[in-house]
Amino acid sequence: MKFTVVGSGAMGLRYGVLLQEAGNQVDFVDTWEPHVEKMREQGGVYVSRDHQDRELVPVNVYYPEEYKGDPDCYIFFTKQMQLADVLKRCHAFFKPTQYAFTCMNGMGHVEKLLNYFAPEKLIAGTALVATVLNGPGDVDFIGARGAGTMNLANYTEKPDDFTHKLVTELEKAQFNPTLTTNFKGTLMAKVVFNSVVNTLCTMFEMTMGEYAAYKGADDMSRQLINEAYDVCERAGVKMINTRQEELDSVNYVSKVANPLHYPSMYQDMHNYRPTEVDFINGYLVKLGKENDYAARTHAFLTHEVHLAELQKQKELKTNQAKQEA
Ligand SMILES: NC(=O)C1=CN([C@@H]2O[C@H](COP(=O)(O)OP(=O)(O)OC[C@H]3O[C@@H](n4cnc5c(N)ncnc54)[C@H](OP(=O)(O)O)[C@@H]3O)[C@@H](O)[C@H]2O)C=CC1
Ligand SMILES: CC(C)(CO)C(=O)C(=O)O
Repeated sequence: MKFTVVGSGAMGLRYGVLLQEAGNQVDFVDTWEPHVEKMREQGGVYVSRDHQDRELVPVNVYYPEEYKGDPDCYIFFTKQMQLADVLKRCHAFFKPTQYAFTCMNGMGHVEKLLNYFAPEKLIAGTALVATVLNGPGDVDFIGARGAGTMNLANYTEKPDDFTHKLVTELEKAQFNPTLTTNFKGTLMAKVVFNSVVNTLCTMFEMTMGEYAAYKGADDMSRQLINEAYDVCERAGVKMINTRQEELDSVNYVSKVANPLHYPSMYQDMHNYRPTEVDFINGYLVKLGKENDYAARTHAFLTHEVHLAELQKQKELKTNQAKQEA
């Protein structure tokens, strides 16, 4: 199969490199210049697994404006707030026959992708897979090969032949995919997961394992999960997990699968970048408002993360001033 990864950061590289190793033809498109230039200069991307066995993997990488490929399927892995601009820069090479697949966190991407792809060409999912971009051209796949899991669903909720072929390729690449026929319920399960783990680990600068080991963690997780599920129920979303299963998933992924991982929101905060909180906790707040429900804890956390972002900007300016002095 031919894939083109659009947004070739941490997760884009993980999906692209593993699909390439499983025998697919994969191209990479990215807009972050230092990253693209570094990969070109070194002849590929350095890939480590759990900080070890660093090796150079050759990749074909392009800026949107120079890309001429004709893949069967695009894999979108930008941050939520980057997607609209990236789509604008890429749309000249999209064709009506091509599929769009994504496992981005949060909600907001679906509507944007539907501006460029027909509903029957859109497949979205979630990835319980942790990855870190150490810097330009250098990525770290966290967790043993084949340890993560993922879910995916067609926007139409009607899997076609292409969807089954995609699932086969994801299986070969050891992503452990589960195909569902519940689009919103599948995506919202990960929004709920991230609204607990990403947000709290970011606020308290801790790994997932440190959070889950706290004796009050289950109470905190339950409060956020209950509020999120109340929102989803009012919005008519049929969740794929029960509340208890969602809590079990938070604990399993945090305690067993990725205890040493700082979630991607932490990585953004730590590197002075804006976070995806508006598309995670903030999305739950918005969905609640649309359905006459005040998701107060998620609203409070969204504000807290924005306050922390402001503080980080202040810290960045102070550091820059010190360096210049
Ligand atoms: N990482 C993970 O473990 C997981 C992430 N996801 C989701 O996947 C999607 C893509 O995220 P992810 O792959 O993590 O994104 P990345 O961390 O790879 O970041 C994407 C963008 O952030 C900027 N950036 C990244 N690293 C640096 C750096 N070291 N210095 C400066 N700028 C940097 C660049 O954009 P710019 O120059 O414009 O700032 C880059 O294009 C998101 O929706 C995320 O939530 C889902 C599951 C797991
Ligand atoms: C926590 C994790 C890795 C999911 O497993 C994730 O979604 C993230 O880091 O953003």
